[in-house]
Amino acid sequence: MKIGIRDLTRTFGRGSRTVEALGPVSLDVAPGEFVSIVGPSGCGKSTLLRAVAGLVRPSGGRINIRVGSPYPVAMIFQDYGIYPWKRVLENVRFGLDVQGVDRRTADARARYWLERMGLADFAGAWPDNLSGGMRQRVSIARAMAAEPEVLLMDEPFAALDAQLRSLLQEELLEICQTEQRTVLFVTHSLSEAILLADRVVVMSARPGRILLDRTVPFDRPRSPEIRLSAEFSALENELWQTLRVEVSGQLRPVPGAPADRRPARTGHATGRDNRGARDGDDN
Ligand SMILES: Nc1ncnc2c1ncn2[C@@H]1O[C@H](COP(=O)(O)OP(=O)(O)OP(=O)(O)O)[C@@H](O)[C@H]1O
Repeated sequence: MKIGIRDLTRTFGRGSRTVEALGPVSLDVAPGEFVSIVGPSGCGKSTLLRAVAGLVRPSGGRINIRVGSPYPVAMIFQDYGIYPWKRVLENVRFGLDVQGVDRRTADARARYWLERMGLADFAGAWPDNLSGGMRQRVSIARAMAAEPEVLLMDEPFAALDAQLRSLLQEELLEICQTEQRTVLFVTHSLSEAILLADRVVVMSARPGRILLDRTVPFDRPRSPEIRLSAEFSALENELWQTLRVEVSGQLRPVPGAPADRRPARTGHATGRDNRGARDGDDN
């Protein structure tokens, strides 16, 4: 196992302000495996990822990461996490500078990843002059340049429009199929989760626990076209049936509201229209 999580819990605050944010969660991730995590808002997905990154201390349980390098983990955030006061190349090189990689090697690796992300011409640009999609590609380049054993991605495409999001999903799919990193990927989009992952985990409402853990039945390398297959829709619907119960629980009916204006609890979840609606909610 690359990552072994056992009975992980995290509580924030004290006394009457205590928030049970997460768990108990147990999850094993094999070397090179890509696991997507979906769950309702506030169920503790970010807390789980941050605990694996060592940014949040668990209240209970254990996390074991089997690594062989001194800088094994990189994290990519929704808000890009790049430094506006550093040019693009310096941003991508940042992790390597921290690792003490010599300048020539660091430059070469950073330029390789900029090239790979289609940003070769922007090495000297300031982040403020880039679009959201380009900034997110800078943050992916920075994480990949550090050659982490474990890559943690927290809703990396949530701030992007639907078309750009699709393109970056496809780029990430290609990268992960050639680079074989162990990845934990948090998203609100079921189609994104399935497209990219070997397994999709569905979490309950807070405190988040694992309700469902499904293997994605598509061989690698896989193409984005799998999104159009019946098997893909079937898995997406299965995951949605579990997730919708958790999400519905967060919607409180407004007292006095006409019944026919309350959110529908049942529905026919078939085909692309449903998926479109759900993904639209994500953005
Ligand atoms: N530092 C903190 N202090 C207090 N409460 C926190 C802290 N971090 C997270 N929480 C609470 O823990 C719960 C889980 O938060 P978390 O951000 O992990 O959820 P999430 O599933 O990632 O949410 P979203 O999908 O909306 O991003 C939330 O109720 C949140 O308010």
